[in-house]
Amino acid sequence: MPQPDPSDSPSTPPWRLLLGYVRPYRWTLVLGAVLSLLTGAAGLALPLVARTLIDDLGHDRAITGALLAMSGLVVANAAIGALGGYVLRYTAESVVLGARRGLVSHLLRLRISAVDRSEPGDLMARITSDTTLLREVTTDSLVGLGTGGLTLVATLAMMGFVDPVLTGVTLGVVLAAGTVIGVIVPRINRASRRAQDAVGAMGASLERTLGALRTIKASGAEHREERAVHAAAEESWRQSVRAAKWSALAGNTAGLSMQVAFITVLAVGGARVATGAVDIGTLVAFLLYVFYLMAPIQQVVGAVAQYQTGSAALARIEEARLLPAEPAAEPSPLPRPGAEPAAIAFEDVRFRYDDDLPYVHHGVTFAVPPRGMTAFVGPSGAGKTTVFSLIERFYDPEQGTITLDGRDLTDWEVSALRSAIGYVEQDAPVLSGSLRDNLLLGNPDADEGELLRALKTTRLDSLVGRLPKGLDTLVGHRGTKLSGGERQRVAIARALLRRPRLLLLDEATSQLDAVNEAALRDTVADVARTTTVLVVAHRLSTVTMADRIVVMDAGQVRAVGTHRELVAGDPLYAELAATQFLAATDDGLRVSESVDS
Ligand SMILES: Nc1ncnc2c1ncn2[C@@H]1O[C@H](COP(=O)(O)OP(=O)(O)OP(=O)(O)O)[C@@H](O)[C@H]1O
Repeated sequence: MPQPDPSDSPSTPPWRLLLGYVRPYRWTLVLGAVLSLLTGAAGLALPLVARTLIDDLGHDRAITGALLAMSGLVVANAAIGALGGYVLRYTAESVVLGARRGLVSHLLRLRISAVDRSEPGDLMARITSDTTLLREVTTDSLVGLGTGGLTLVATLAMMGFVDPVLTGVTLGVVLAAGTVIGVIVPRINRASRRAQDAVGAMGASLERTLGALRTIKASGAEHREERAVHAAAEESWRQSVRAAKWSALAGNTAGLSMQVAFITVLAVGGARVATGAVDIGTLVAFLLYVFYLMAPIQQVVGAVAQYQTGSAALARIEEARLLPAEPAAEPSPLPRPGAEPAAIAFEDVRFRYDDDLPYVHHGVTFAVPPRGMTAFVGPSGAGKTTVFSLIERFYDPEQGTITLDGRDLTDWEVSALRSAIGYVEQDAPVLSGSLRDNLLLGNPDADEGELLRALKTTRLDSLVGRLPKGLDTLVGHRGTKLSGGERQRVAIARALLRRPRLLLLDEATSQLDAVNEAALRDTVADVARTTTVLVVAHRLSTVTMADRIVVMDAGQVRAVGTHRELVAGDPLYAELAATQFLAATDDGLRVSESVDS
């Protein structure tokens, strides 16, 4: 389905954005508009037939023909009106769908730096609530303005043809009302924008609250969170009511102007009938036209008011569409089974998350050969997880180079780079859905054999055996039906199913029980035999079995070596070992707690 042109600048006027969304459906829109116009034309013919009928009555002629014509026009009007309404609604829904698809595709490709600066709840409101407003803006605004405007001009032309003097009187009243409405319209826009922003803020508050409901309950913070969400909902209500007030005022000004026009035409027209300038049939026909003028005028005013709401939503949708995103690319094939493990190297990498934030990496340099396990340790905030974020190209360094297999990461196509890597985040996210969905997330084509092997490697096979529906058991929102250790192993199994040439494992800081820890250690050791494994290590069992340990401190690599070398040769590592995760014993070393933080 065609999408609007994303090269539009933020200053693109809302009407151009709207036309961009409507362009793919222009022909159905034109069809709907033509059908609406035909309805209007059938209505417009009625006064003329009425005049003939009155003339026929006055001259004692049969009125059967005129009556039949009137009935035919009324039926045709209703049928065409219904069809036109359906076509327009169909078009409007298609515009909403097109906008949603375009926005979702864009948001799923957002650069992580853009995600860091956004509120997911607000982005969600832009996809759901703001796009819904495009429906009304397409039918009511675009078509209303087009058909209402044309019907208005045609009605005025017919009125001019019937009596130019009375037409001048009517126009005077309409223009006076138009001036008042022109003052009201910008206020509708401002209130609508604020109402939609408040809906976004409500989404953001809700997302924050529901995403951490356990913590909020445990902190007894329900009331405070409730107040925050209520405040956003009330702000949206206040602004929507304000927009409704101005819209009602605009609509009623238009309605009032028509009644004023009706009375004025009755008075002036009556005088003209009395002087013999026009006959009574002409005055009746003219009054019917004034009556018919009401609908298109209301339609045009409604369209303008609706456009103000729609343009506020369009501006919010456009803001989201202009957030920086990665280029859309076809997914790259995963490494074939037994593919060579990758080598990774950092050379003098400097990086900060934003221009106004301090540097996180101040010239990080290290090299990891293919195969084996490399552990990253260091105090909390040293920049260990950031190493992984840079390898995944969630961010790019400001200076220095990162190479995979000797090739600069910027020379890799992002999807090809990521398909070579398996990444297990520290909090090991598990998505709602079944266990199977979660495992196959990174490789939907994995066959049953691969799946069983990954389950065995991560010691998940016994869990699957215990679950009521095995792999098809639903794991709950964010995997709440699994334990922390199980979630972690699911995340590792998911990463392994991608057959990565490089596995990035950000170890959970939480303590695992001895059985789980041993299971994970064996798993990682197995994997490191055939794959390059980098681990942000928080456990003794991990660092002691690592082939090399990279010690990071304050955004720099201060030492590289094995556990024993570093305990002897690096004071910071020795201190970390002694105080944070290791304690010396007579026969070597034993676990006291997790590595850091
Ligand atoms: N998305 C982000 N935006 C801004 N700053 C960030 C972001 N992520 C991390 N930081 C900051 O960068 C610094 C390094 O973070 P990083 O997560 O790499 O540390 P770490 O060594 O992995 O710490 P830990 O062991 O506690 O996980 C921290 O000071 C952190 O506050």
